[in-house]
Amino acid sequence: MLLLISPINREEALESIEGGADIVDVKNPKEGSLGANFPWVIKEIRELTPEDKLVSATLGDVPYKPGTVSLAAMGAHVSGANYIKVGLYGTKNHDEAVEVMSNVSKTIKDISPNTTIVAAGYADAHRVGAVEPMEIPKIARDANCDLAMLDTAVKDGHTLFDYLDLEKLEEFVKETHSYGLKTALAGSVKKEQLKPLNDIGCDVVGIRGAACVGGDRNTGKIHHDAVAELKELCDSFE
Ligand SMILES: O=C[C@H](O)COP(=O)(O)O
Repeated sequence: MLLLISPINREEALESIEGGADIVDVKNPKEGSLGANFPWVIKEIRELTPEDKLVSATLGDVPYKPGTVSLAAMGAHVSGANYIKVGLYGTKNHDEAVEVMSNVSKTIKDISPNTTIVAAGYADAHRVGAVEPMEIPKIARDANCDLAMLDTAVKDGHTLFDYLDLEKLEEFVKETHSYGLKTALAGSVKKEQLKPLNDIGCDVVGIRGAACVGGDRNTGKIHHDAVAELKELCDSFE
């Protein structure tokens, strides 16, 4: 299982890399769970990250505006992102979400077929009126994405597991794999929760809070020791 760590700036990106993160996921928590950072921050982090490591960028908790989101995807691409995550926040159902994601895929795949496109839903979608989490695998398939992901929309201490039990998460992973796609799971995931996620076949685990000093994604800063501990755990399952 690969370890995706979400830094907000250059300093945290360096800590993530030193700790051994597999994917450096540029984010801006001030703008929400999957808040977008600025193009120059993504570019700077792409430039300081070793070439063989993927740099991801989140486009935000996006509205149901396929054109706006497609243009944001292009912004992430020209800034150097190899992995583009879209938080399906304003889309209320499968069809709206597919409309957004298929336009993002078309925008990027036409010019950069190897860029990874991630359809990200929310385990607590019911709290914000977003598309149901168990719809995400079909949305990813129908919109020509590479990964189906879940995170949490509201970062108030609840974790992914507060909304979906392991059985449901396994169903999510199996369905996604049956379409030939990969999965990423996140949502205030703690180190003790890595093994169960690995054991159900999750391909990528996304973490910010547990990689920060004090475990707080907003007030803490990513530290390489915390990242290294998470990375060591992920590697120990192989
Ligand atoms: O993409 C993953 C997120 O950054 C997860 O953040 P979190 O661990 O603070 O919920």
